[in-house]
Amino acid sequence: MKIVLASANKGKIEEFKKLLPNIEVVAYSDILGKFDIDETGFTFKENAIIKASVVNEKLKQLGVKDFIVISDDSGISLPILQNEPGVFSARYAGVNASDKDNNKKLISKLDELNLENTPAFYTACITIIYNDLIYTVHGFMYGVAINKELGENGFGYDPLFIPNGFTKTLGELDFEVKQEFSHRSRALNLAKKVLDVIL
Ligand SMILES: O=P(O)(O)OP(=O)(O)OP(=O)(O)OC[C@H]1O[C@@H](n2cnc3c(O)ncnc32)[C@H](O)[C@@H]1O
Ligand SMILES: [Mg+2]
Repeated sequence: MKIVLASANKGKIEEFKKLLPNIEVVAYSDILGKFDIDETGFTFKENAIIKASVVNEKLKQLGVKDFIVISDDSGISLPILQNEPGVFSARYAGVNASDKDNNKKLISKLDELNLENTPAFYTACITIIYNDLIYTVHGFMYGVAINKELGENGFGYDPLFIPNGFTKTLGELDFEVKQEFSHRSRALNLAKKVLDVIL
């Protein structure tokens, strides 16, 4: 049984592989080739279900057997910005924005408000599809977003985010620290319980 990850985000794929060391995890593009999935949902859950459903259907069309599809839709939300960027985190600075572009935009928003830091939280919704049945779980991570990038570790908004209880950003902290409490680890811990029951 393998897990097919309905993600094209290298940072996420790397994290899922580290978080599921005893299971074969492959990115959908390894089996289906590269293609974009339109995330037309307005919630993390809607988008996670869209991503997992598209990959599940294409795997079935290809006649692939014995697989579980897992997707992750995630993002950072700042209450002071009415929870922006939220589900638009990946394209905050535009459709083909890089992590750097997105971080630069978020920093400019804090600068406009003359804020060096402000509360922020990450959401991860993980959807599991197995034998066409859909299961979704959520995980959250709370902290503050700052108006500068610190550190090179992780991906995405990590260099701007200081988790509650820490003084360093996720860009400065090791993944081993992040995996203890990240939105993705928490959601995946719930997803593993679902897998324990359905497999
Ligand atoms: O949809 P897939 O193919 O999974 O890849 P994506 O990068 O588009 O993923 P999302 O649509 O879920 O958007 C997630 C955004 O939130 C950011 N993000 C999510 N989890 C993160 C984490 O653990 N650390 C830093 N940034 C994160 C990430 O950089 C993206 O900009
Ligand atoms: Mg995406």
